[in-house]
Amino acid sequence: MSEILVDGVERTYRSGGKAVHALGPVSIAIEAGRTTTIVGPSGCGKSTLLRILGGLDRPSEGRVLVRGQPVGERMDGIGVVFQRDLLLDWRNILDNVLLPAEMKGLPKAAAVARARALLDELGVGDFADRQPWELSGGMRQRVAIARALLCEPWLLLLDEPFSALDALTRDQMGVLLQKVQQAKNTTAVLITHSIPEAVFLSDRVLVMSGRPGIILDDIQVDLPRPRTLALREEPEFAAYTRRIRVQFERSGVLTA
Ligand SMILES: Nc1ncnc2c1ncn2[C@@H]1O[C@H](COP(=O)(O)OP(=O)(O)OP(=O)(O)O)[C@@H](O)[C@H]1O
Repeated sequence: MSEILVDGVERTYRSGGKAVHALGPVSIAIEAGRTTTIVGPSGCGKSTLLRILGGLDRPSEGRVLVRGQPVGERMDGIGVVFQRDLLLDWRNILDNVLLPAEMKGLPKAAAVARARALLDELGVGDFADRQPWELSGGMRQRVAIARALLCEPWLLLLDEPFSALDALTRDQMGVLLQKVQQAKNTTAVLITHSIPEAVFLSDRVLVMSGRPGIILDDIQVDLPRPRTLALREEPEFAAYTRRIRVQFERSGVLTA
């Protein structure tokens, strides 16, 4: 059984008497324990699709089954990381990470121990007692990832989590994300605009068309793990990035 089954999903927004066909139809089966990445031009419906997968929005047509059940509005076991870290300025770093455990009413001592371990693993353990504004953008995003991982989600939804970061931090975050995702075999669905980032992090890349986004190409990335940054200079890595670029050129998203 697929972890997530997307069957004929479409989304049309209606605002001010106008209909905007944002997405689809899209049909995909997402497998457990793998990282599936969606790349596509701005406005093609990537975030819409991710929100529908997480039960945060409903399709206008089609259906989504999560572990065999229709997707619900309040699903358990999902961690979400957005482009903006959404840390709460009035809580220190540790308390920001603890938020999901508090909302679920989980025992505090165990949650604190896990939060501290995650912050250590992500290299920001020394900042647990600081306030968010005392951290750099990359450090804040690590905290947001720790918060998303606190309750050991089986599914991680990542909507352009690194796009606000500088190139070096972004590379480093990719390596970190791979490490934490592989350690727990978490299923991850990632959105990115970066073709190399998509190939580096993914087991599978879905290439989307312009709006309304449909899937133009479905690429299995058979590169060995764990992946190191040096892999990006190898010919087999370039073959994957080329395939995605060519898809975008063919569909007019990129011009050669
Ligand atoms: N709540 C909404 N109401 C009306 N239109 C919306 C709404 N949310 C998104 N849209 C429209 O749907 C389309 C797809 O939006 P979406 O945010 O899913 O795209 P995206 O691929 O994630 O874009 P980007 O890469 O720029 O973040 C866009 O044209 C957007 O304007």
